[in-house]
Amino acid sequence: MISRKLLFSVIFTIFLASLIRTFVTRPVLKVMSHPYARELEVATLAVKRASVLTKKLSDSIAETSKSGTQIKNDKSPVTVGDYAAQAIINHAIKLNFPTDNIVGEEDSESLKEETEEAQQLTGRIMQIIADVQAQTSSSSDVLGTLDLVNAVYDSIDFGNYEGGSKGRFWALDPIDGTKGFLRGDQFAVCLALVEDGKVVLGVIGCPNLAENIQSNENQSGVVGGLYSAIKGLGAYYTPLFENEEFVPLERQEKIHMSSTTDPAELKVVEGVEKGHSSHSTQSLIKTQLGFSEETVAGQTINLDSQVKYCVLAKGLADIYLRLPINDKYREKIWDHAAGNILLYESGGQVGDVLGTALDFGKGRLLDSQGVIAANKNVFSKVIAAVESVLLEEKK
Ligand SMILES: Nc1ncnc2c1ncn2[C@@H]1O[C@H](COP(=O)(O)OS(=O)(=O)O)[C@@H](OP(=O)(O)O)[C@H]1O
Ligand SMILES: [Mg+2]
Ligand SMILES: [Mg+2]
Ligand SMILES: [Mg+2]
Repeated sequence: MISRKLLFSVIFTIFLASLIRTFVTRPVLKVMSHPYARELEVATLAVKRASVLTKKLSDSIAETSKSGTQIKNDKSPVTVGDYAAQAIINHAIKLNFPTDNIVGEEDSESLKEETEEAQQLTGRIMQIIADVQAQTSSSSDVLGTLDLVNAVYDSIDFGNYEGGSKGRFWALDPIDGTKGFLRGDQFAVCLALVEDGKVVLGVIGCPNLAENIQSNENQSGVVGGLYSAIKGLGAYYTPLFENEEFVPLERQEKIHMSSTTDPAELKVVEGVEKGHSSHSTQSLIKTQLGFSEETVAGQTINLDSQVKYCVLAKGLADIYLRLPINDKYREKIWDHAAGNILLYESGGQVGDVLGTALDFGKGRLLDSQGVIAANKNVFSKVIAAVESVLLEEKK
């Protein structure tokens, strides 16, 4: 028979082990009751920390563009902000969900080169990470901290997952709209969780986005918005910089897409960069939808990055047009994953130029062309207009 003393020591050891597991190896989080509650809290705090970091760089953008920017092989820009934000967010994901994979936009290869430029950029990245960690120290229990150069490189490179249709992974765009960021305009920190090819959670930090947007000229209210969505639970907005803490969904504003169908009332969001979408095709589609020549400019809002999805989800515009400029380009999943769930959960619909839902389980790229999003009442009308304009253009 087992002695009482032995039984007691076994029970005590199990109790002690579970205490250590709860409070030492895992970051401390509040217990919440909805699906993906823990993922939402980690993702939100990580996006907030990255937003504080990128906002600071954006507020002194002349300096960031001069000394903190590289041009990648595909000729697109990447800044110290993109690298630092990816390092911070990936680190938080790996700390809290060690077996999860990440599809992230950036990698550390060019930072590791033995050039003076690479060393200078790495030095700046370490400095801005240290600064933001000090500035948002109350989140460090959950997000951890990064202090060593190699740990930063490794963390950036956790984003090298190839994606796919099985299992769960995160899709991260540390700065979406880097060109907008470098102009001092709109950009977004975008993080999504994908399960078996479907987005189940999205968090978007919009450091420069005003609360109310009527047109390109008329934008007002609190600057800095945090937009979140969880499958089946809806889409939410809360100010991004009001406090450092995580605000539970029940204390955030539930947001909804519009239901407008009248062409005189409809508003379209589209990009700024002429190299990212075909503004001329978009213009023909607006005419096809019944927009008048006199009012079309006032009904079009040009915004960089996934803030476009946020503006739609909040009901401030009705249609997002992103028509491809050539047949070859394939959109990256991190450019649309978080925005996609935000749109569906606010009551909208998203598809490619054919109206087919986007498939996030095909790898790092979408296997489709263009993106069209709209409120459910006009979506099929918009797709019909796209089809007829593209058919006409091919003639
Ligand atoms: N040719 C082409 N077609 C479509 N998209 C492209 C193209 N080239 C680049 N990119 C991606 O565009 C991302 C930024 O999108 P935006 O919505 O900000 O562009 S826009 O200026 O508002 O039109 C941008 O994301 P970031 O690199 O994160 O800024 C790119 O991934
Ligand atoms: Mg992007
Ligand atoms: Mg990016
Ligand atoms: Mg980029």
